[in-house]
Amino acid sequence: MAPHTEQLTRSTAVRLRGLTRSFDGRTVLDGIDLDIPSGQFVALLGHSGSGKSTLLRAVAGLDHEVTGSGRLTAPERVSVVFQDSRLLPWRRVLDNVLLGTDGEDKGRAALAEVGLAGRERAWPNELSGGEAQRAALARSLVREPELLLADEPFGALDALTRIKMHALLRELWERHRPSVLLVTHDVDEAIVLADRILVLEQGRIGLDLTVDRPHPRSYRDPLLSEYRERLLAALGVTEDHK
Ligand SMILES: Nc1ncnc2c1ncn2[C@@H]1O[C@H](COP(=O)(O)OP(=O)(O)OP(=O)(O)O)[C@@H](O)[C@H]1O
Repeated sequence: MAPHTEQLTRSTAVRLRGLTRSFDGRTVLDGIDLDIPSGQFVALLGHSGSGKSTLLRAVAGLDHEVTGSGRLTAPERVSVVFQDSRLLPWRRVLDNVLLGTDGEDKGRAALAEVGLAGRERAWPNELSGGEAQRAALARSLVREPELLLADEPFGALDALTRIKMHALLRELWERHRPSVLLVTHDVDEAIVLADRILVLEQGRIGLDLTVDRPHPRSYRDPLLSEYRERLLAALGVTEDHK
């Protein structure tokens, strides 16, 4: 089904009304209503199979073949980052970043912003996993997206690299202020990065939580543990399973 796309006022980046998606007769998204204001950093949590990627793909307009209904509006300029960098192995890093765009200077600047200055002529297989994700972020940035959709972008990285990438993503957001919808399994990642956290549960938004703490946030901030507990409770994780 082709998403219904129309231009929104500047104050709302994404609007979903009654968004429904089903696979083989099974309803995965069950009439979701959601507004994401322009420039808001939103994380989407939920159990495996709860429909997070289905929701993200719908917003990205990448689900033309699925069964569904509802109204969906999203900005014109949307970039998507996935768990794997999806760099084309036969193109050098700068060419990957520029793919489908022009303006070499912008590409170089984007690579410098993500800490990859000097790696423009490297091949993707010469990059570490973290560097490849940096390049993927540069590729998304160069398009100056109004909305950045990220599906577990750090899920395959080791813990230390992930922490560095969190800082980088937040820094890039501060500078460019796109709206962000970040799909993650990681409650702490959501709490440290996002200003609003949604929990997807049985096809609906089960919890919509505003995280009202300044940035940069420390993983050890005791005030964040209150948010963690509410999120874990919404996810059905009891103390015994933490
Ligand atoms: N193209 C498809 N065809 C059939 N079933 C699908 C398709 N895409 C998703 N599903 C099903 O929809 C459900 C939700 O999948 P989705 O990938 O959105 O979940 P998720 O919350 O992102 O999971 P995970 O955290 O494990 O990535 C799953 O049961 C999945 O098998």
